[in-house]
Amino acid sequence: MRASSITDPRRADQESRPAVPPALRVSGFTKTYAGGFTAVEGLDLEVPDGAFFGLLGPNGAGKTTLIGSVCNLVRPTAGRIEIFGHEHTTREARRLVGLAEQDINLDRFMNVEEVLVYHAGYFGIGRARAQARARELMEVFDLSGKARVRPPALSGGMRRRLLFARALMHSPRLLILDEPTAGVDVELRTELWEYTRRLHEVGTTILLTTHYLEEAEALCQEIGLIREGRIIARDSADGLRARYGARDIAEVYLRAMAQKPVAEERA
Ligand SMILES: Nc1ncnc2c1ncn2[C@@H]1O[C@H](COP(=O)(O)OP(=O)(O)OP(=O)(O)O)[C@@H](O)[C@H]1O
Repeated sequence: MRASSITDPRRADQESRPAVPPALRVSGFTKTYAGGFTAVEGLDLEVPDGAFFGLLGPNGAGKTTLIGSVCNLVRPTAGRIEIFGHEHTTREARRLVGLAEQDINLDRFMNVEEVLVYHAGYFGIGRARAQARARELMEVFDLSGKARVRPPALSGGMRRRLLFARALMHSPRLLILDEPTAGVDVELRTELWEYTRRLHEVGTTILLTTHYLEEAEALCQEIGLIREGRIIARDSADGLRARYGARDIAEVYLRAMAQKPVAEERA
């Protein structure tokens, strides 16, 4: 994977705005799904501009619900979500955030290049620019040879790479990766992480969820632990290890998740 398509997404915006708001500010976020199940309740979270933030929690903790709301795919029941100071439903906010979703949801009737170019249309990127960007990203993600191939005829790893490329078509300042390496072989996983690291180095804020704890520890400057729809701790990996008296982040995780349910602790 090459780094040539990486540009600093902050440059243009920052020149005109001296005080940079956080990449993500979530306050009092609650989501109760139809049927009455409350997946997330009163969640507050701030991710600074330029951070590499990991969100760790067990299945069903509410990570995808939160991310879905940040990306305007899930409607919050209550609370406020801002992306670089813009209310999350606005056009400005949506232009600033890119999402590589956990589920591989690719249009089976479009080929690789069409998937990328079509996606760019959501952000008002003209066809010629979109095609150039698509070529660049196909090169980076080793998909150039598959430009005319449709998703069902790609390997699982290629589909993952395509999801990643699609999320980057509009050069978002906040890139959200929801378990981007689930089911990916070690080689591709390492490449994706290297590329993510380089994006971060040039100023992209990264919000990552993963069940690979050691990767979160190696990559993320800060880690938030989410359980039952609430952030129960956030700190650097070192800070969390110290707080939980743990040798590594896996031990932190096990200790944090084994504590009494949040509702009981509050009582
Ligand atoms: N559309 C829905 N309707 C009802 N309940 C839902 C819906 N989507 C998610 N939930 C519930 O909300 C809770 C949180 O789910 P969510 O997908 O946000 O968890 P997660 O932390 O992303 O889990 P995982 O690690 O398994 O991806 C779960 O109990 C789930 O069953």
